[in-house]
Amino acid sequence: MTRFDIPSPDAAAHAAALERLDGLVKPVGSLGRLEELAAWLCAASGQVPPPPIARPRVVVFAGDHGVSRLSAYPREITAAMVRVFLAGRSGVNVLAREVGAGVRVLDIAVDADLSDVPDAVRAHKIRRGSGSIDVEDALEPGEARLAFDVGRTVADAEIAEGADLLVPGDMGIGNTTVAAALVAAALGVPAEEVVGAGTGVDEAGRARKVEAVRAGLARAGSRVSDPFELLTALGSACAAATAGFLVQGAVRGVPVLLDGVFSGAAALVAAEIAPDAPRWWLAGHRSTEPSQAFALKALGLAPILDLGLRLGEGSGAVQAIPALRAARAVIADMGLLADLA
Ligand SMILES: O=C(O)c1ccc[n+]([C@@H]2O[C@H](COP(=O)([O-])O)[C@@H](O)[C@H]2O)c1
Ligand SMILES: Cc1cc2nc[nH]c2cc1C
Repeated sequence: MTRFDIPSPDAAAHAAALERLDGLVKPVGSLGRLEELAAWLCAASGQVPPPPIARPRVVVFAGDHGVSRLSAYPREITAAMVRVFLAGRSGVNVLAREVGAGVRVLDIAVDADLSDVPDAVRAHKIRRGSGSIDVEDALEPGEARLAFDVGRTVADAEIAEGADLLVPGDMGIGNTTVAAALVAAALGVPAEEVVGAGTGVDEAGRARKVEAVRAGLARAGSRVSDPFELLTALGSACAAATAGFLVQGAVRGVPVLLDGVFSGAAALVAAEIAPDAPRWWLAGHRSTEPSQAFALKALGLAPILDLGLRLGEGSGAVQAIPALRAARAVIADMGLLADLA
């Protein structure tokens, strides 16, 4: 398997940041998590203070999932939402505008031809939909790698255009079942513990999702120990593309702010592909989906916000951007105890 060369964040900048934070006009440690984030940003940028976050970018990976019948909503919503993203009217569009983040949507595997949308949106399409993971592989051989490389290419393109913070977004009816399956497989956690209500199924609906995840795990067997086989058997084109996006952010030393359950699951698989990549990732928010909590714990990431969100799209992560900016402002602009009269 390809080895990815992931840079180390700057340990000296991190140490200098901690020293500076302790010298600011406040009791030591009193700005809590903001101090940790400030030091993290210093380490990532190699500068104390770190530069402002000037061009955060959300990329929404849109695609259908074979298990969409287990959702509270019909799969046609995925294609319809692509048009909403393009019209700037989705939840993440609105929330991203509030923080000055740009949003790009890509049709990775939407089960519709979308010939009316701009070519650039469809330029990276892998396939229409994915297999229903309880009874068949999500992807054909080779597609997981292809989609992973698409995610890497997209991250590179965003960075070339000046992105200094990458946010993975997801749009795909049924994708919480896939996320749960990936997390269950990667961590060996029982399906019952990772499956949540997704877009809002009742307990009987959740039980059907648990059954689908169990069936998928049984079908995939030992293949799940290889991350690309895992993506092929139990993932989706969007999961693979998201994983590639996350890994390439790390390769390029550009911070990535994870969103909800789908990017959490993709991150878990991405960390198997590139074990040092999580150094460049932060968790934007805590989703209500249980599998995200398992994924973040395994990655050693603590969510910045906990607002009870379960929308996806990158909508939670973008709301953590002001907290990152606050962290930078603190270390950049607060006075020093040493200067007290
Ligand atoms: O990220 C989350 O926390 C989250 C939780 C529940 C649902 N979603 C979104 O809802 C869709 C998947 O939910 P479902 O019920 O269709 O599996 C998909 O488009 C996700 O972006 C997202
Ligand atoms: C309307 C709608 C918008 C979404 N955005 C992300 N997942 C979604 C699911 C639905 C149903």
